[in-house]
Amino acid sequence: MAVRLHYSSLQNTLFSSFSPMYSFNPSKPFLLYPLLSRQNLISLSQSKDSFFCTCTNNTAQNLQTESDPFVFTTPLYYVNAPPHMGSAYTTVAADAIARFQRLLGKKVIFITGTDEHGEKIATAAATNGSSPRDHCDVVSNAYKLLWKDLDITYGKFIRTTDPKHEAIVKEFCARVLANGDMYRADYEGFYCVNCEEYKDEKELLENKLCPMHLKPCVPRKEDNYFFALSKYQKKLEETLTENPEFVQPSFRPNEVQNWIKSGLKDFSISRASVDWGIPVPNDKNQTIYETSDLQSTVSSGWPASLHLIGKDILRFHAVYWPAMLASAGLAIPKKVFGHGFLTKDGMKMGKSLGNTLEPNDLVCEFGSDAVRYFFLKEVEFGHDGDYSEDRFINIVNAHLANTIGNLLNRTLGLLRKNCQLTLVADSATAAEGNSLKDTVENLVEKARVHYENLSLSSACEAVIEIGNAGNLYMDEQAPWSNFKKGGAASEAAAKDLVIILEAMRIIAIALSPVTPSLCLRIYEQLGYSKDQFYAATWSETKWGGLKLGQVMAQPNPVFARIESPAEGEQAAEGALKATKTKTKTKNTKHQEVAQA
Ligand SMILES: Nc1ncnc2c1ncn2[C@@H]1O[C@H](COP(=O)(O)OP(=O)(O)OP(=O)(O)O)[C@@H](O)[C@H]1O
Repeated sequence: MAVRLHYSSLQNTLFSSFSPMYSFNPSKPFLLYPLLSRQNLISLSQSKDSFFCTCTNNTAQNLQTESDPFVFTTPLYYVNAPPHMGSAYTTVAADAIARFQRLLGKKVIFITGTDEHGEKIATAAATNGSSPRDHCDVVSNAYKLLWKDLDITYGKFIRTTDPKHEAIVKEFCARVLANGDMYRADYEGFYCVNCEEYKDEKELLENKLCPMHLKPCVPRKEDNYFFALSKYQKKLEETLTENPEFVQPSFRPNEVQNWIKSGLKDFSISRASVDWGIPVPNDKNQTIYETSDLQSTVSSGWPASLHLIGKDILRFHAVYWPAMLASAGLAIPKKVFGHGFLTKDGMKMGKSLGNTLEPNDLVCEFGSDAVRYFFLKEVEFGHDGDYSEDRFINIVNAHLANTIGNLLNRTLGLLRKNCQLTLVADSATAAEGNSLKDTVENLVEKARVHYENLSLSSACEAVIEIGNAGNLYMDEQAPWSNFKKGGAASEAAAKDLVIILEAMRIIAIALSPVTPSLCLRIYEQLGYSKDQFYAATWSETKWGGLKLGQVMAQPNPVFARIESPAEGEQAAEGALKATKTKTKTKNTKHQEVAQA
């Protein structure tokens, strides 16, 4: 007998655990709710510092310490449609965080992936005329390709159809079941296929529209499995009170407390009558067919340091998930950060609504650094943000092309002209008593604190301030004119170039979490190799890296200015005018010649 399972292998667990007690009708598939497939069960292990832990076999070596890896996850994105800029936004932010943690010398386990089961995915596959399996392969691959183009350095890419993932979910469920927190009952309510969720009628808009997707929710009655969330009401309240850092940014814990205080209801974790699922043979031996069980995945580290998600799934991650972890005897993650939405006309951009911004086009047109920088700098992390092409071009040109790229190019141009591209002093010596050094040191420390706090926009701002300070210094010192004076003035000018290039070196490390390719190019301009760039650590943002005699590369612009459509039109108009004028002149001359 094959039972169709839905959304990874929660179902697996239920089937193998429940089949002796319940008789399943294979013609009426019984599928589980996708909640767990949105998590990253791959990295679970037990930990003693759990608020909830009900296990008795925790050991001291399971305690997380500062030297533990930084384990963190993005959502597993639904493959109902290819990725859009919203999905890219979370992943780009996650990558910046991963890169920063690596700069600190941490081992990072960065987990992302795709959620491949569910009604909306089956429907999407049917609409495209593909089998669900083929559809999932194609869309999941589109995510991987986009992550490559966006310089995303994930460590694990989970597909919820992967048997390893299924095995872990299965074991997880067995624990929840053994703890008496799963039961079977009828459920009746309004269902949003796009959320894959039963909705509280109070949340719905007129005509029973889902407030997120603006699509009608349909009445459904099903025989489902439930998770006993209500049992965890008090513990969840306590956790949030005792652990104010758990939900972030700082204005979100209130939202979560309010959900909890309004009374937690048990929720259904299974679905009937969904065709796209995983067949599970009615064989208890299947429970041991994978080696990747919960205990053996300890090496990946648990609890996770961070779940980075959009605020749309905050309730799952900050309420449902911790309760289920508690039920399974596992520690809760250290932090859940629910960022805001990229919006279009005030509505969340989303696959279901179809109002998305195409990240592949943006990357093709402007490059990955520009895309990464704009969204991380311009959307304050945690808040919503709108996209406008004009703003995109203005910001990227002002910060990356002018403040950083132009300063580097001008400085290297002067160094080539006056010092054969060779540094005349150690940057530490050159900057003795110089206030720019103090400014840069203060700003880079600010950037570090902002990165630590996931204030990515402020981190970018602090680094750009270093560039602004460098530009100001260049303008005030005017080395081009001091070189002309010769003697001591010329020597001072040569030292000024060392000082500005040292500031550039620090920018190249400090902005590398956000714009890695650009920063590599800066590093190479400063005469370093690719390997040296990849080996750099945050400690090297300390002033004093550039040394006497170091030879810089031939100046080559590191970031090409983007021409705005308005500029393009103006330029085209200008060119047209010039042609007309020339033509006119020519014609006039012809006439003159003719008259002569
Ligand atoms: N507009 C958006 N702004 C920011 N993040 C987004 C946006 N849309 C999706 N995300 C990211 O993707 C996650 C949701 O993944 P999902 O696969 O459900 O994407 P979706 O486009 O919202 O799908 P759907 O429209 O079908 O609900 C969010 O939690 C968030 O991390």
